[in-house]
Amino acid sequence: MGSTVDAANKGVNGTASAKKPTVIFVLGGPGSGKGTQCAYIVEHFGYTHLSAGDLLRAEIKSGSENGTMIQNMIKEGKIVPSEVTIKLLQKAIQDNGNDKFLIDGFPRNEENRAAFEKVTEIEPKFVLFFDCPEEEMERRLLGRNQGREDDNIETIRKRFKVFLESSLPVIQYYEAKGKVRKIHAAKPIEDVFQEVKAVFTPEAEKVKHNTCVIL
Ligand SMILES: Nc1ncnc2c1ncn2[C@@H]1O[C@H](COP(=O)(O)OP(=O)(O)O)[C@@H](O)[C@H]1O
Ligand SMILES: Nc1ccn([C@@H]2O[C@H](COP(=O)(O)OP(=O)(O)O)[C@@H](O)[C@H]2O)c(=O)n1
Ligand SMILES: [Mg+2]
Repeated sequence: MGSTVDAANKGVNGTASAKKPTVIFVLGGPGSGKGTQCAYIVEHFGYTHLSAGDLLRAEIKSGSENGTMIQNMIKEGKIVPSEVTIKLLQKAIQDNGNDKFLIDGFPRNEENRAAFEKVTEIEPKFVLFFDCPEEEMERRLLGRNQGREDDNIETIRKRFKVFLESSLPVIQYYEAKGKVRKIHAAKPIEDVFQEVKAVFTPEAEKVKHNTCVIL
């Protein structure tokens, strides 16, 4: 008989014996640079990037029965029920051969967080939090130019409110567990990545590198 853990592993990985994947949650306000930095992390550290927002937008495009509901929620800056988002994340993890994932833009509220933990029994290794002032995030979103229906000032304001009211408490939850790695995100892309790189580089590597420089 399979244990709950086996069942959870089966749910995520497709086989009962497979090991749980390593997961890093990438959080921060809209426009804080999550997607941009994830692309660099993928290149340097071999993670697979899963953006919850991208998966939801792909679901709309695919003509799924949930498409209209998701589209309306995104336009209003609201958070889609976790049942929908977690299914998409689980499928993306299952379909991928990698064993380490950046989950970007999830969990965005307490419901997302608790449901993911319950369904997958996966605890994130740590939470990367991009801390950025609202004025800077607003400027970036208005200049993003990706044709997104939610990058207009009216929806942006709603998204900021949802971030403060629903997403920040999730970050505080992980902060209390000592899992948050805070990044100062209001700097040029390359400077932000320097800070990110330090989080991903093991201490031993840093020492080795410093030693080489001194020699
Ligand atoms: N450090 C930065 N400085 C200036 N612009 C940035 C920076 N990081 C990202 N951007 C730009 O800001 C916009 C939002 O970035 P993105 O990575 O999509 O953020 P998020 O996924 O957090 O919403 C994009 O147009 C991106 O090119
Ligand atoms: N966990 C999530 C992530 C995104 N979303 C929806 O998708 C929208 C866009 O998310 P995103 O992560 O692509 O946005 P950015 O923070 O990257 O600008 C959010 O405003 C929500 O409406 C969601 O409902 N649940
Ligand atoms: Mg994004």
